[in-house]
Amino acid sequence: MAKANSSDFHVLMFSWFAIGHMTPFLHLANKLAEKGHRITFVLPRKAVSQLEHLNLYPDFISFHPVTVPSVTGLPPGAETASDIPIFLSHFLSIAMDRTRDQVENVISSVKPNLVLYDTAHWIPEIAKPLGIKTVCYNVVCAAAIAIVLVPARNATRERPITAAELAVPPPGYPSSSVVLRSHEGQSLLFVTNPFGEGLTFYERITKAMKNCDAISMRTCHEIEAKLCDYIGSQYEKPVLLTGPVLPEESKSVLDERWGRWLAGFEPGSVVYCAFGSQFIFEKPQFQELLLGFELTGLPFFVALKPPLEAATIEEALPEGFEERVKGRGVVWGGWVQQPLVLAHPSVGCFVSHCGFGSMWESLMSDCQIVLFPQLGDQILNTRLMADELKVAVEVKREENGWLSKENLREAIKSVMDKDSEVGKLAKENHKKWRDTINPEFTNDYIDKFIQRMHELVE
Ligand SMILES: C[C@@H]1O[C@@H](OC[C@H]2O[C@@H](Oc3cc4c(O)cc(O)cc4[o+]c3-c3ccc(O)c(O)c3)[C@H](O)[C@@H](O)[C@@H]2O)[C@H](O)[C@H](O)[C@H]1O
Ligand SMILES: O=c1ccn([C@@H]2O[C@H](COP(=O)(O)OP(=O)(O)O[C@H]3OC[C@@H](O)[C@H](O)[C@H]3O)[C@@H](O)[C@H]2O)c(=O)[nH]1
Repeated sequence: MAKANSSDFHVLMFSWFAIGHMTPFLHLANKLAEKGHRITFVLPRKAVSQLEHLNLYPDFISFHPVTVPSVTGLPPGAETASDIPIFLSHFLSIAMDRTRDQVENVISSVKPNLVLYDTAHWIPEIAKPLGIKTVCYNVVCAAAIAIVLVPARNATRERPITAAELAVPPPGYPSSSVVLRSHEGQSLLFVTNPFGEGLTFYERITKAMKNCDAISMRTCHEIEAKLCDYIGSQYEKPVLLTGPVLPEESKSVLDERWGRWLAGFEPGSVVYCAFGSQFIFEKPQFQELLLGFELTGLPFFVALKPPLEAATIEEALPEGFEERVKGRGVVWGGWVQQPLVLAHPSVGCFVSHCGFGSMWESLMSDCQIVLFPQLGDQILNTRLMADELKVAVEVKREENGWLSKENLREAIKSVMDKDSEVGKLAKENHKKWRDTINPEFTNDYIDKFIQRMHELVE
């Protein structure tokens, strides 16, 4: 490939079919486009309309839709992880792999300088023969990769990883605080389960990282330096960090309906709760969570998918709940503009699953942060936020891992009560990090990333 400057540098992006992955890829695309790069963003057809509003440079970023084939095990019409319960992700990865011919056609015709991908481990097999460089861009924390998705784990289908093995970090793992607690190994057992035809999740991600020219991550040295170095040494690859890649202030405005409702409360008084684009509660836990909000006595805005056993939010509400919280609590079963909700002056607390996107959004917000992680990587994100940075509190679990309304109330009160020492400390630490991760800081990361991306293709 010839040497390219920004104006003729073309990047093709192809991420895992999940909003929590496509969104950060698109944030990065915007940053590259802002500095003159052209981007072809390959994504499921239905996702085009879901993400279009986040494309800030349509003259530079072209969406190229692929048709997601129907696959036995996937509900008809499912195209992204938001359309399915999490345990069907394996079938979605089969569908993604079956778009390979379509992706190969786009790469051959566009002939980008570089391809950025994550879960589609076969991208280098297409790009290499064409002389195109590849970067495996990971939008989960470095800790989540370092703790299990590294060659040192040497996990195979024939020898599935055990909870006892997961309770101990791999040889050379460089952190003693960002680790799993004894019972939490369970949440990573899935890595040696099938994830696509003929390979496990571990095999897929380690293959994706072994075959690329460089590994990239949406994180920064200030938070995860040692973990990033560890990954680089495990894979013997250069590691390019993009930093947090946060979008500029949105030009869109919050839905009038929510803006008006939130405006009816004191500044910093409302508790907002969301658990990302994938997670679905079981009904008893969903109800317990709502009862926890009721117990706080604070105004709250909950945006969650209806629980597993219910078609609508209304049918899943606890008995008499609607009447009791009338005027101070809203439970909404649809999508909300999360970054705009977090930026609303009335919102003072964010209760979250700590998906990596929500983690960065919460760190950049003014809100107090309460975390109740659900999946493996979210547990490690929570460790970073609550134990390393000390900007958040984690809700205590019952012995069986469940949420209790009392523990949720305690966690929220501990950060929302004006005279709480825990709350004061979290606020102070949070401010320090928010000030550190300023526009200059994020821009420096992008400039450095661009420089190294250009060096890679020279
Ligand atoms: C079959 C089900 O699989 C699981 O769902 C897959 C989800 O994977 C997410 O991506 C990662 C998750 C984790 C994790 O939970 C714990 C870890 O220690 C590491 C990771 O890594 C990744 C990851 C890493 C690198 C990369 O390039 C990636 O593309 C992903 C993904 O965000 C999410 O969308 C998937 O649904 C599931 O947890 C479940 O229990 C299984 O049933
Ligand atoms: O109602 C909503 C919910 C979510 N969102 C947005 O959707 C995105 C969700 O991404 P998150 O990373 O927080 O969470 P998801 O659960 O969707 O992510 C997925 O990929 C990233 C991993 O860290 C998570 O473990 C995985 O579940 C955020 O940018 C959030 O602002 C909304 O805008 N509105």
